[in-house]
Formats: sequence, C-alpha cells, structure tokens
Amino acid sequence: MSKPEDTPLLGRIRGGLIVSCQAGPESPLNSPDMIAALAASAGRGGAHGFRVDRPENVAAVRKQSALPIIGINKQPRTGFDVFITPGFDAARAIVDAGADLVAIDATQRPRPEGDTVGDLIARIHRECGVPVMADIASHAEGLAAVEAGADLVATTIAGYTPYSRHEAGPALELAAALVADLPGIPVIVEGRIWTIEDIQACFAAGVHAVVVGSAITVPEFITRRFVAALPEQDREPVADAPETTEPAVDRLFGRVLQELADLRDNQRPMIEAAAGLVADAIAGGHRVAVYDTGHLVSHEFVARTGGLVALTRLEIPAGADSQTRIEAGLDSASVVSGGVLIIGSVSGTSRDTVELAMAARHRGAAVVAVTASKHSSRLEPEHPSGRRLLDVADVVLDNQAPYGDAFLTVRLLDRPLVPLSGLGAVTALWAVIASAAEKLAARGIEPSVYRSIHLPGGPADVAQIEARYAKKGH
Ligand SMILES: CC(=O)N[C@H](C=O)[C@@H](O)[C@H](O)[C@H](O)COP(=O)(O)O
Repeated sequence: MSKPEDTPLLGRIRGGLIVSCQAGPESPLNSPDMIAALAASAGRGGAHGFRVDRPENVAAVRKQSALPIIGINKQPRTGFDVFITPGFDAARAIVDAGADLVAIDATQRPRPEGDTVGDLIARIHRECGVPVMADIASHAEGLAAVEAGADLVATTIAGYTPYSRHEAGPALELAAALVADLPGIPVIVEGRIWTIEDIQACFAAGVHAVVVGSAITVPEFITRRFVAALPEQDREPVADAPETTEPAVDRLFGRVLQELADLRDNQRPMIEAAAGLVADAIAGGHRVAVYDTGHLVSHEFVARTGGLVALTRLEIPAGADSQTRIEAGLDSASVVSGGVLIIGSVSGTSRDTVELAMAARHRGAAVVAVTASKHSSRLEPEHPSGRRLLDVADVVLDNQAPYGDAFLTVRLLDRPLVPLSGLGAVTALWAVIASAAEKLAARGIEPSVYRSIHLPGGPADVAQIEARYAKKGH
C-alpha cells in the first residue's frame, strides 16, 4: 500500500476534524440510531469524518453519510490490555460494514491472537484493501508501527498505559516528535482534546488531522465539566437534587449502582494501567505498598480475605522532620525501584502526601493515586510547588466523588449525605487487584491470595500462604 499523505482518502481528512461518535455500554446513546444521529449532527457542523466503534454502528453511519469513516472494533479480552480492533476478524467486520479505514491498537503489548502488529496490518491491506491507522502510546511504538506498514499514526493510547505520560490534555509532545521523525506519514492527535487552543496547538505541531470524541459526543462528560464550574461549590450537582419522594434506601442503591457503572466506564483505562503496574511489580518480586491519609484504603486492602499477600501497609512514623519520616515510611514498606505505591487521599492536597509520592518516584517506584479529582482540583494545595497528589502520580484513579464528596440527596434534608469517595476508591482498587491477578495468571504466575482465617483450618492456611509468598516472592 502506498503511503503518500495525499491519497484521496487521506487528502479528504487533511487539516480536518474527525468526530469520534462512540457511546459506552451504559450510555443512553448506545444504539446504532443514536450513533448515526451523533454523526449526522457532527456532519452538519462541518466534521471531515467520523471514528466509529463496532460494525452495527459503522453500518448505521455509512447509511446516512459519505464522509470518511475510521472504523474500530473494541473487543476486550480477558488477560489482555489490547482491545481496539485486536485481530483480523474484528477488522474485517468493520470494513464489511462500510469503514474506509481501520484503526488498530498498534502498541507493543501482548496481543490476544498472538500475531504481530505487522502481521495484522499486512493482512488488512491484503484482504480488505483499506489503509490502517496505528493507535499508539509512545514514540517508539509510532516508529515501529510505520515500519510495520501502518499508513497513519494516532496518539490515541498515549496516557492510557502504565508506560506513557498521563496528561490532562492531548499528547502534543508525542505528536510533534512523530511529525518530525515520520516525514510523509500523517500523524493524528486523538484523545483529551477539549479546547480550541488544543486544536490550534495540534495543527501548529504539524499534524494531519485531529480526532475529538468526548468533548463533542459525550453529553455526560460535557455536562459534568460545566457542573464542576458552578460557583456554589458546596451545593450538590443540580442533576442529583430533584424533589425526591423516594425512600433513602432506594435512592442510595439507585445512585450507587449508577455511580459504579460510571466509574467502570470512565476509569477503565486507568484501572487497567494501574493493574499493569501492580502485576509488573509483583512479577518482579516486589511488594505493593498501600498508604492512605484516612483509613479506608489501607485497611481494606492489606491482609484481607481474597486479597493479595503482596500488599503491605505503609505508615509514616510520627516525629522527626517530614523528609526523614517519609523515607522511614518508604523503607518500612520496602518501596524500591520497580515497586508500586498506592496512595489513597480524597483531597490529595496535603504536603506529606505529595512529598511521599515524589519520594517514591524518586526511588524508581510507580505511584498510583486514588483521589477525588474534581474535589481535589478545587482545594488549595499545601505543597509549595502548588502540586496535588493527582499531579505527581503515574496513574490517577478518580473515585468520582463530587466537590464536597457527599453525593446523596435525601427527602426532607438540605445537606447531601454519604461520601462517594470511599465506595469509588474501594471498588476501583479491587478492580485493579482483580485485573492485576488476572494479568499475572495470564503470564503463568499464580499470586498468593488470602483465604478467610475463619474457615476450617484458616490459621494454618494463612501461615502457609504467607510462607509460600516468602518463598516465591509473588
Ligand atoms: C483510549 C481509548 O480507548 N480511546 C477510545 C478510542 O477510540 C475512545 O474512548 C476515545 O473517546 C477516543 O479516542 C477520543 O478521545 P476523547 O474522547 O478523549 O476525545
């Protein structure tokens, strides 16, 4: 397949805006008709093309638009992080549905079908006759994908793997480096574009086109962004404050289920990234340290039935100066290069917490933060650098709590009740642990897991699993 920037198809998207029209499994917009309506609206606004997931949605968009469609087929598979068009059948299905171009995960991570990026690209070229866009997370992956035959590269996965930088905005530096090192290959910026300035910066970096999704087609995210900017900050979000007649218990369960579904949809890439770090640390024989400014996370995860023996609690001793106390805490939990430190802090603003994260990273350990991002962003940071925990961690898991944390309106009461931070943090972190264990098992490493000490033979079982951990290191 030829690779000039101006094949007719690539010429049509040059300098253009591609609108990603996707809806998560729980979204009210998750149906082909709705996706087609989103695309039609974007087309009326001047979009130059669409990015669409799954054959039924591609077919629905194709029916009503002749604009270029970048098709993807997300297929999560147990034990693998690669899920954007992970294999040939997934690609073929979207081309058959009408996609003009296929985007695939072209990272260097293990692939569910055991093929290489090069094998997949060659087969798509040969059997489907369409160009392939390589979704990558790093500069090296971009170069390798082009070497392997990709026609375009996109920054789609940057910020969603443990080894790529987690930025709030688009991956501009990566895009600029790819533009410089891949002459003649169209570079696309995709992911976290939210402002006009973002778009201008992308084109100033020399990219071929941009893909924007959430900021145009995900009303929940757009609404949340505006709600987060409302001035009366201790008021519960309007969407959650109707005059309710529902009994508190029904309302609580309804809201919790909804919040957890949102957590799953919004935090999934970060959960998988954190799980990758935890799995790598355990495979390398390291302990996973857990620290919490309050109480919940460290007590929930360390020495728990169904939890991993590898997790250990980090405590910062009292007395001495801050640096000495932090180093002593890191030593006591064996935080070293290659290890992971999980830090739970709802506010994420205390000086010690930020210093602890920075000191752990200085030792070469990765830091996973579990924090209330919206709440934290509005609080004054104590650290002189002006940074919060979420600014200094490798992976940030947002427990999704609103500003003020309490999230439940109850009839007859003005003040919201029940902090969401704990429910969100605990669920997200158990998802990290479960996924890390699965990743280890997929590599042939069976992690040591506690059984309840109250079961018959419990104390002996606990002693035995701890001895197993001490011997094997995982
Ligand atoms: C990482 C991953 O799975 N990205 C997905 C790829 O198709 C989509 O969930 C994103 O919405 C899309 O890339 C557009 O990005 P943003 O919605 O940030 O504008």
